[in-house]
Amino acid sequence: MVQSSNSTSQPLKPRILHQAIQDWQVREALSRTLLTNRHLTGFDSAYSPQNASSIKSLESYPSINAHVSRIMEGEPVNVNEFQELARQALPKMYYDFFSGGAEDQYTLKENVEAFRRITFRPRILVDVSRINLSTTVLGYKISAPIMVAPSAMHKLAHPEGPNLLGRNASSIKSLDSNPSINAHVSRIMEGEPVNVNEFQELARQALPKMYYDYYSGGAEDQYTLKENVEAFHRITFRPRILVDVSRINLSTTVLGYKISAPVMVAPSAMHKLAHPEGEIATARAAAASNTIMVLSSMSSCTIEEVASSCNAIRFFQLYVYKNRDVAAQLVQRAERNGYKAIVLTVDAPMLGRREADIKNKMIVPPLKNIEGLVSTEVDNDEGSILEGFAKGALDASLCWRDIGWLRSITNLPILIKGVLTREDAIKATEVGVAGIVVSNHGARQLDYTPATITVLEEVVHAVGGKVPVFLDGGVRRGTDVFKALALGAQAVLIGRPVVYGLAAKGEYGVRKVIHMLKDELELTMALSGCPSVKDITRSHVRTEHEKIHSLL
Ligand SMILES: Cc1cc2nc3c(=O)[nH]c(=O)nc-3n(C[C@H](O)[C@H](O)[C@H](O)COP(=O)(O)O)c2cc1C
Ligand SMILES: CCCCC(=O)C(=O)O
Repeated sequence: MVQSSNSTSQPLKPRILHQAIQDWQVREALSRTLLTNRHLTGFDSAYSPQNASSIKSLESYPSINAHVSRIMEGEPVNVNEFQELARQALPKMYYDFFSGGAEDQYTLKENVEAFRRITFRPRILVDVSRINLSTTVLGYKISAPIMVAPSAMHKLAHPEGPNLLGRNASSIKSLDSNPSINAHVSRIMEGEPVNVNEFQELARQALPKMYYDYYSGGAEDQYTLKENVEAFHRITFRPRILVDVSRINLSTTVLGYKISAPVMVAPSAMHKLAHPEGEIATARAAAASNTIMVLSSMSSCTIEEVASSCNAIRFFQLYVYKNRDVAAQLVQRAERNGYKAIVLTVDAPMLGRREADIKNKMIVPPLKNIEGLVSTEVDNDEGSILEGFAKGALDASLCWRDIGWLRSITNLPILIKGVLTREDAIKATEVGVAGIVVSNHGARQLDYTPATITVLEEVVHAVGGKVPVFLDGGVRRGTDVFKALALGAQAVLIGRPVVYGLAAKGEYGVRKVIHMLKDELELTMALSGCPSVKDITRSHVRTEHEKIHSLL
């Protein structure tokens, strides 16, 4: 047997294998290109395992090869593809200006998506050999029923500006050579939050995980936590036009106290975990914003410290401890120190199951209000120490007849916080409360309670105007405040955004949060045709419920 010494005459098998691998790689690459460009080439069937042998002939076709190897570059095939090209062509500032929508950009997305939900009912066997797109607009014949909408500042998009659309162009040079505009354009927007939601990330960065989790978390699956916010997104506006909105008045009254806007500070516990100045900073921000702060029973600063720190109108939130004398003492201290109402929280006979707190073994920090009155020493190696504390300290036997007890120990008006049903709203008015707060405790107690905004109307109807109804839970936008007012709330309270503002930037952060919501509310009122809060009516919004009804 003659053995070849030729270096190319390797054993047959590896050579074939090598060749096969090479062939396979070529085919793979080619088929990938073909798949990507199938709509361009029309060669869908050029490669398949069955006709793999024909590949060779294809490879030797220079014009096809050139075509195939061209990547789909540059040339858009539909209007949407121009967006990406524009993004690449423009400074971020200009692209953002042209492409962006307002606030959550819900409507921006929805404008497009609503078209996608409309399907066709095409007719067949119609002679369509000649298609005529033309139409007339105010008597002018145009080639198709598509016109160019007015949009501002085309020179930011292209030096010729409106020239492209057939108008006279003046020079772009002036803009290009304006150094201050250029410098401004190239600066990136850093740091400063532009809406309340952006404070959450700042707070997350500022806080130890245990505290951030405590502030941000909800109960169990956190269904209600998400829903509190998302239910607002499902309510849309019915804005009115041509109303004089040159002056907007946001102010309102709560229990006879005039405040600058229908946005109050909800009670939330332990502000010193967020910022060393604790509730004093929060109260000062509320005072500067001319609104009401509800101080939590479980504050880090005392009733007295907060009272003497500023002249905010303050309400006091009450948790009833097992030792009723402690609750009575707290109420009397609040009354003595000029708090104007008691907000009795009734949705926390026990603490909700907050799983992050369980994992973190959430602590009970010093609570100066109840120092020496209620022990915060808790023997709980497993799970949330805070939960253990609540179990030991809070009076789970509190019931309707205790409202009478509370009324007997104070002259202050009593608001009840945590109402979610018409049944309880009616009972509350019967026992003589001065107001109702529709609340699910920011989704921290019973998970799968409905979003508060979805039950507001039910409560408002049951109360029938006898007492004011307030709402908290998921308010993150001026549009949310407007929606709550349209559905019958006198004002809203905000919880987490205040704490996030405090954690991120102290008193200034809380002021900023309130200010942003007020600004957004003002704009919402202007764009809805409501110069004052009393102009906001039920017919300015459309709820899910109505959308469903309109389909029946
Ligand atoms: C960290 C935190 C602590 C809270 N502490 C209290 C409290 O001490 N007393 C009370 O009545 N409600 C408390 N709440 C509930 C709020 O008053 C309010 O109902 C809720 O935060 C509103 O929802 P939002 O956070 O989505 O705005 C707390 C809420 C949070 C987030
Ligand atoms: C024991 C109550 C803790 C404060 C509170 O209400 C909350 O964390 O939601």
